[in-house]
Amino acid sequence: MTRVMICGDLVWAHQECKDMFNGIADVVAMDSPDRAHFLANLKPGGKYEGIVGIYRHNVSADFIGIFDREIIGALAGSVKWIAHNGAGYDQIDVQACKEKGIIVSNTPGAVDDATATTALYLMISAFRQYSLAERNVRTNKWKSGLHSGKAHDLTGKTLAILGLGGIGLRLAELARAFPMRIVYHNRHPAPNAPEWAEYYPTEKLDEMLASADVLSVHVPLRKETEHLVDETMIRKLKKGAIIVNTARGKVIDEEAMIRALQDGHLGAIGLDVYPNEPEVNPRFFDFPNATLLPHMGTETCDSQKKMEIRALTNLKDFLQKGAGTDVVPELKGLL
Ligand SMILES: O=C(O)C(=O)CO
Repeated sequence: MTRVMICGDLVWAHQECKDMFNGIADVVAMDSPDRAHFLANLKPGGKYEGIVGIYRHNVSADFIGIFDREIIGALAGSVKWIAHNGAGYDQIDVQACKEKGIIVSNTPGAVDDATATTALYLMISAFRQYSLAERNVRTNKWKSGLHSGKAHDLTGKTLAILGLGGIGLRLAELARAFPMRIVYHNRHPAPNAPEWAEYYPTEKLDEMLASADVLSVHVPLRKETEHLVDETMIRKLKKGAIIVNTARGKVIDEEAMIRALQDGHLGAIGLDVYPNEPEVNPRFFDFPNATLLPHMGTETCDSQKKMEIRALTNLKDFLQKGAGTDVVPELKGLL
C-alpha cells in the first residue's frame, strides 16, 4: 500500500485523516526524536521507507529541524509531495524541492480569519495603549503612564497593507468597518481587491507610506522580502505611525524598528512574529508602546482544524488526482 507520513502531530483532524486515507494509503507518524534518527530512517529498510507524500507542520522542526537542503536531499525519490500546514513555508527549501521534482503545497485561506484578527487586535492595542493598560492593572499601577494624548481612535485613520493576499484582504474588510481608509501595495494590483482599497504601485510606494497611520505587514518571507521594511521604508512613514507584523519577523529590520521607537518616529508597534522565534529581543520589553504576542496568529481550534484538513486534502488530492490545489507559486510550473 502507498505510504504517507505525518510529520508534526495532528491535533484536531484525526478522524478526517483516517477517513481521507482509508483504503488509499498507510499513514506513518514521524516519531524521530532528532534529525540523525530521522535521516537514518529515510534510508532503505528504515521506518519511513517508501513514503510518497508528507504532511508537515512547523512543530516537527523542534525535533528534526527545518526542511532544509539536507533533509530534502535525503528524501527518497518516491517522495513527490510535501503538504505543509501553514501559510508561510519559509521552513522548507523550495529551491531544493524544485531541483528534486517535489511539489510543496501550503494552506492559504484557512489562516486568513485567525491571522487577520490577530493583526486587528495588535492594531487596536497599539492605537489605544491597551497592552500597557493591562500591564498596569496587573501591577496595581492603574492609569500611570497612560495618556489620552497618545491614544487614538481608529475611525478615519489610514491602514496601509503591505501584501494584499488572503490575510491582508480579511484585515482590510475588518478595518473597513470602523471605517478606516484602506490602501495597499503589491507588485501588481490584487485581482480580488475591493474597489474601496486604493492600490499603490512601486512608483507610488513612498506616497502610500507617508499617508499611513498604520502599516500592517503581510508578505511571505523570501530572500527578496528579508528586511523589506528597512530603515528607509520606516522613515518614510509619518511620525507617530504604527507598525503591525503578523507575517514573519525577518521581513522587518528589527534594529531599524527599535531605533525608530527609541527616537519617537514610530508611535507604537504590534508584533506577533520575531526573527529568531521563540527568542524575543528583550529591548522590546522596555517600550510601553509595544504590544507583543508569542506567534499566535492561527492559535484557534477552528482555524487549526481548517488548516490540518486543508493540508491533508492537498496530500489526498495528490494521491487520487495527481495534484492538490494549493501548490506554492514558485512550483506551479512543475505540474
Ligand atoms: O500559517 C503560518 O504561516 C503561520 O505563521 C501560522 O501562524
